[in-house]
Amino acid sequence: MLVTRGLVSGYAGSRVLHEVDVEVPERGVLAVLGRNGVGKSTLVSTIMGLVRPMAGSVTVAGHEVAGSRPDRIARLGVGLVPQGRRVFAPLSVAEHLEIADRAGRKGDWTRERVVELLPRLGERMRHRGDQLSGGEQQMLAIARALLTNPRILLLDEPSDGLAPSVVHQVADVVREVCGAGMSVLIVEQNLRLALSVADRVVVMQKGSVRWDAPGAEFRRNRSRAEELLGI
Ligand SMILES: Nc1ncnc2c1ncn2[C@@H]1O[C@H](COP(=O)(O)OP(=O)(O)OP(=O)(O)O)[C@@H](O)[C@H]1O
Repeated sequence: MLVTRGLVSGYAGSRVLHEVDVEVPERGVLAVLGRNGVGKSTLVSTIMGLVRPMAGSVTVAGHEVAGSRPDRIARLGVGLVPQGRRVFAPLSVAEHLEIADRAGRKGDWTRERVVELLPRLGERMRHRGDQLSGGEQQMLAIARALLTNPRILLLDEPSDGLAPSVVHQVADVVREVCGAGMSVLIVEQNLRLALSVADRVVVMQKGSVRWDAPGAEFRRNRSRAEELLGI
């Protein structure tokens, strides 16, 4: 569904990703793990077209998108839940959803369906972004991405700063959207969340893939996982 091959990327003068190969399974979850600064967010930003790759390929459902603009990549069905949520403080939940609904691809994910999946948002419709808890902001960021009707959802550290009960809800949402036919790439520091949802796991170190394994193999080799992640 989403494949990178030999992806090299970074910022003016510095290479961060070194020939990264990852594959998001169709209707499945790829978890990308790694310590701070290994290049996980750079991978997500490069896939989304926010950072221009220096070499290599990114294909979405067979279309080459490396070097394309983010709007083309979004139109092909890639949705992003960015690190830090990027909720707008003065806008209400309803306004966030309306804007995403107007801008995105049309499809099965309507405002009604999104609120059914994330009922807390229904109770908070008139609240402003800065009146929401971290968990509510995360749900709003997910809702906004779902309203663009992606085939592939990129989630960049969705559990960051959230209470364990909310992390649980994030895992439930990931499972539900996969069950509804979406493919998911999730970047995580939270090993438990990643392991609870992943069909496949990639561990990165210093901008390279150090281990790429099915979720079950990763779960069996917990000590290797912890060693690579420095836990
Ligand atoms: N906009 C930028 N300009 C220049 N360098 C950057 C930029 N964003 C990230 N970097 C650098 O790229 C490297 C990888 O950062 P990245 O954010 O991709 O890592 P990460 O694995 O997502 O880490 P974290 O878990 O802290 O978000 C780091 O050395 C970082 O300082």
